[in-house]
Amino acid sequence: MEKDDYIPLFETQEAKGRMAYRLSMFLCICLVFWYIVSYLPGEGEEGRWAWIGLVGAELWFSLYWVFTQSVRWNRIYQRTAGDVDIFVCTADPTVEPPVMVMNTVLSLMAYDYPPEKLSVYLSDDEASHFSKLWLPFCKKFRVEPRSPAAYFSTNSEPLDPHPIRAKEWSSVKHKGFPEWGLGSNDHHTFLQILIDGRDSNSVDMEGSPLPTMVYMAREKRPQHHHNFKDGAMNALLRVSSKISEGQIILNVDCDMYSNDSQSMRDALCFFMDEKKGNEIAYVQYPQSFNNITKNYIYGSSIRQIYEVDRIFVNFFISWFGWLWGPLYIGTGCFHRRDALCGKKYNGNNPTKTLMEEKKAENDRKVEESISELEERLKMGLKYGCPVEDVITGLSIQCRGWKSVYFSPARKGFLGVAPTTLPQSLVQHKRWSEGDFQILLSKYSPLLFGHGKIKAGLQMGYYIYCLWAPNCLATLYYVAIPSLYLFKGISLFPQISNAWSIPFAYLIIAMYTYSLGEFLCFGGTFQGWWNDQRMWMFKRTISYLFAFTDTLSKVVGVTKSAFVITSKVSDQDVAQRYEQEIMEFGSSSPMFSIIATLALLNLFSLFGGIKRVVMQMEADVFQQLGMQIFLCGFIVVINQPVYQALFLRKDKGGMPRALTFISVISALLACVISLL
Ligand SMILES: O=c1ccn([C@@H]2O[C@H](COP(=O)(O)OP(=O)(O)O[C@H]3O[C@H](CO)[C@@H](O)[C@H](O)[C@H]3O)[C@@H](O)[C@H]2O)c(=O)[nH]1
Ligand SMILES: [Mn+2]
Repeated sequence: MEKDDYIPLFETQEAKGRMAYRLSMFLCICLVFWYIVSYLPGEGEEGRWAWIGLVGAELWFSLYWVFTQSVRWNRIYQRTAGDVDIFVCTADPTVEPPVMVMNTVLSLMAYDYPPEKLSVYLSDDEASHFSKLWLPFCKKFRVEPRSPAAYFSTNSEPLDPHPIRAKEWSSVKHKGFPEWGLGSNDHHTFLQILIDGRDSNSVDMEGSPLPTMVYMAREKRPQHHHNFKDGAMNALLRVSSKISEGQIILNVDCDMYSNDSQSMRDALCFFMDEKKGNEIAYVQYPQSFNNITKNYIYGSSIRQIYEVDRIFVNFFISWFGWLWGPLYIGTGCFHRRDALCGKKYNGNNPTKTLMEEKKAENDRKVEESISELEERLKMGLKYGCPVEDVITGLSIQCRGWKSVYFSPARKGFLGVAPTTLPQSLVQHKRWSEGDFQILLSKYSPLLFGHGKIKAGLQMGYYIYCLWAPNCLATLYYVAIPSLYLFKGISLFPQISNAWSIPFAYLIIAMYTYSLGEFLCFGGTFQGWWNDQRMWMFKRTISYLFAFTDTLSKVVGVTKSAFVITSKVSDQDVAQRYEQEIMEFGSSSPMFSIIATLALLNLFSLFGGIKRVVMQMEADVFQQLGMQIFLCGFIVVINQPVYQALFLRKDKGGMPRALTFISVISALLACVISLL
């Protein structure tokens, strides 16, 4: 299109004040020449040849100086000129405490990036007030990490006993964190520019400009579906397009504070790369957390490569990097606005292809129906899927864009990982449910992605899309061989039979490999073991709930919801989390299934061992040996469940009613299996 549509991502600025210097230099060179030529000793005079040599040298230097000026003549400073919009979504002030949101916002406002080019969009206010204190503080003392809570928790004392610093430190520590106002669920759009970066009065205590900061609460009506985070993001896209229209958008969850003030510049390098930059739609940072214990009990924590809880996502997106196609995982992601808003990748010749695109669009307009048009114009994030991030990333990739996974040594963002078992299971339920919905929708990677993305990438998406259906096979393996053990019927080869070798090999090799990998990346044995337990819980509980909920949604019984992960916990719950003791202290239907499965295996193991001991036939162990091992493994891994059921006295133990129900159900299952 026309030149006016071109918005540069970097700007070129000429260095000023060099002309006078050049002129004076030039003048002096001329004078020197004038002198040496006019005073050149005459024929026969002493030093004539030396003088001539001098002229030669001068000539050379002058020439050389001119050469040096060829590169210096047009000396420019190039610096990033891309306006960047930052979107922070917060939804629930009880599980997402305002002070945490404020932390996140302030850490983002303090990016080492021209403040006039930075706009932060958020859904709650008051933070701007505190920022007037916090920002100059950060800049003055180069505080890292630039989030007040993280800073004050890691630095109980100022780093050096500088008197001014110490004074400001305590002043900021005690003045901050004002109270926060709460909203209702039935209101008009509320939009306020808290800090207008274009206004010359928007400066901090020291007169440095502040980034623009916009607060938005989109319109909400009880009778209208507000589409969760996707709805909020799309509202922010629309609002920001009228205010700052940054060509790059950084999206973070409200708990994901910036841990590195340089991330902005790092990320922009990818978009600005001369050869590859054009085709990159987003740069995804790994999801990292600041509250991980040594042997994190609710997922895994292999530092560097794996990231807690989203172990699979992060591990695989780093591999997806090979395919230029890491997934968008909702937070810590820098987007190209165009790509996020539904634009197709046009190849490396934007002008020409844009014309073609325009023509194609005109043709299309003639053909397509109103509903098709509406569908196409529904830009931004995809609605109606609990993993709006993954489906949006997929559709961006299917429009021809590439993406980058960037995991620098210093973590770019740190957030809050779930600190209780139900939280973790519910989060995984949401993810596996969303991914399964993608599989059943028209965005199914195989069909939708056909011919648009690489086969490897399509397959990669299936890793997540098939999480939910995974529950069936897992449940089968956790329950059936054990019940048959109870019954005394063999399902696997005899121990001495050669056929048992491949079974044994698969299991031993798989676990050895995964343990080796875990330890190599700095994990602990206990951490790995906890991770195995969580995989079993997720596969049998989260995926099961996701699977059944998705199917009931397909037949129209339920609607999927977005259950927000809590970022706070009671003091004693938090303490148990620190001590790595699993939390079962609420009556969740999830727990009754966990407990029933654990007890069922316990009873089966007793039953099996009894058979071996009582019947005294060597044959029984031969027959049932593998089932005994499998059942024994399940029992050992469920050890915290038995403790919670029968031994624990603290509030994190299993509620009595749940214990009762689970014992009855497990006994029933065993009895029924005998029939
Ligand atoms: O109606 C809603 C619900 C959630 N959120 C925000 O969405 C973010 C993510 O919610 P959280 O409960 O923390 O979910 P997680 O499971 O931790 O989030 C991961 O998974 C989500 C998809 O399931 C992605 O949206 C997230 O970006 C990704 O970090 C938070 O900032 C929420 O405030 C909203 O703005 N509106
Ligand atoms: Mn979260």
